[in-house]
Amino acid sequence: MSTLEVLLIALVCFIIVYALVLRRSHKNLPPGPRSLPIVGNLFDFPGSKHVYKDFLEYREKYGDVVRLSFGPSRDFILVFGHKAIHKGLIEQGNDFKFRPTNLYLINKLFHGKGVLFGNGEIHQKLRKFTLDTLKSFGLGKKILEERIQDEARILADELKSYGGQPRDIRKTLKKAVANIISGIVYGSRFDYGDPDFLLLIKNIEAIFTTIAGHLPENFWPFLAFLPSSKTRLVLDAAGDMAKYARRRIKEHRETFNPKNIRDFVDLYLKAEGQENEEVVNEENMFRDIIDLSIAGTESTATALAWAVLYLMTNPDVQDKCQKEIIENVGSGRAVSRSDKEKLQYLDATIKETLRLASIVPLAVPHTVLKDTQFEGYTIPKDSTIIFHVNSVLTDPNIWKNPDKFQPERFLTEEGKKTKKELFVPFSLGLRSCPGKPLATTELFLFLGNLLQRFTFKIPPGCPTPSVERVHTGLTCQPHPYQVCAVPN
Ligand code: HEM
Repeated sequence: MSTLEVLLIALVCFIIVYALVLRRSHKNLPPGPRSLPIVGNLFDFPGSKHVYKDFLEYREKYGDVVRLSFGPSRDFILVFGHKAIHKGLIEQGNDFKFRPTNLYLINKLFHGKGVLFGNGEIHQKLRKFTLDTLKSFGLGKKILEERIQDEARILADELKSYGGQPRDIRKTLKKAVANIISGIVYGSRFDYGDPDFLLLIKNIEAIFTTIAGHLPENFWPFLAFLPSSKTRLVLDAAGDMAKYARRRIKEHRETFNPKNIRDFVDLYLKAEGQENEEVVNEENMFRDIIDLSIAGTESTATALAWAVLYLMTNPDVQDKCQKEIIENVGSGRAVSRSDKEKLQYLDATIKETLRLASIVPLAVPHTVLKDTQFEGYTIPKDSTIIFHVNSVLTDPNIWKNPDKFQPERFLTEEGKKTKKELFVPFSLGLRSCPGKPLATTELFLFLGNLLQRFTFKIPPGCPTPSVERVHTGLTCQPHPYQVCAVPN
């Protein structure tokens, strides 16, 4: 026998033994496509721009709970539909409330800490501390409303300077949203041309539109070193963001005055030494700032970009929103939060945008810390679990004509709000989005104030822009589009 033959036989034996010895002993795993020894379902993972859609095909074949694997011991579970998602995140919320710490790329970025990827008691306390701090410096306060109204004015002036000419305004919208988070966290806004600001936005975009639980690099670290991997780009972006955050924290320490609390960082500094040291410390403050900047900018800015696209492609909806604003607010003062009860159609338009665009189509990965019984199956300990939020938002059994943009679906004949429990763009349960009140307030005030001053139109002579969703990283983005913001 030649050496090559011996090697080949040894390799085949190794694969068989490896597959048999290390094969999961679990019975009753959720169904899914057949997996190969060692590589698991690596080649079944969609590499397309519609990963969330490709996952839906597995639902059709295998049901509401599907298992794929990335080799032995790396189970990847998809959960679809309102019933199963509600069961996992609410009824069994305590089992599924954890984030995985065994995903290579995500771990390199978040280190299993902070509000986004932390776990356990410290995470619970940190999340509560973050929510309380956000409340004291923003949510529900006049100061936040005024900040958003001011930013909406600056944004409107910027749009006006485009003279109604066709422009891709998505970056401009992002700057306005990024300034709100910056105001809450650091107490100051940036000029739209500030190089530090442009770099910050570029870095946030690089991270948010790349990372995802389903990236093969998370399971096969060697893939991160291939030239085609975006790992280097993301890690460099995170490094830049870290440097910037550390600099701002240092500046705050040097100018800190406990009698003049300016922002989120100051509140943290004030709590140091007074609150539980495990929760309030420099490292957690740093991670919190990074998490809020990443999670709070790209998602809301993307929602705003979708809203403009849907309004320009549905002029009748835009017209109804504007009539409602003129009748109830007029043009002499800014739209404020207290107008929300009267501006029901605008509110429904925002909800419909969040539903149809499905900004974050797959929740941030969850995990279970022990083998867990769920919907008749065993979910193995340490699985990566993806709750497919989009499967609820576009379910034809819940929403008639789910692919149509119809704000009316959120209004009954009496104009009352409906379908509350089935509307899940911010996910559900103990890890649901803590930024929901901030995001919805921003969307309402930015859109209300922009529609008061502008009509968004398709540039003359141009075809109707595509409303196809491009799934990149954590978000569904629209294709780049040009719009004319024509002053009213
Ligand atoms: C339209 C805007 C937004 C959408 C659609 C959105 C959606 C989501 C979704 C689907 C999750 C995953 C929940 C899960 O894993 O079950 C999430 C988590 C999170 N979001 Fe948002 N979000 C938005 C805005 C914001 C804002 C403005 C902030 C910050 C101020 C924020 C901060 C976070 C954080 C910190 C988490 C992780 C929470 C945890 O793990 O405990 N988000 N978001």
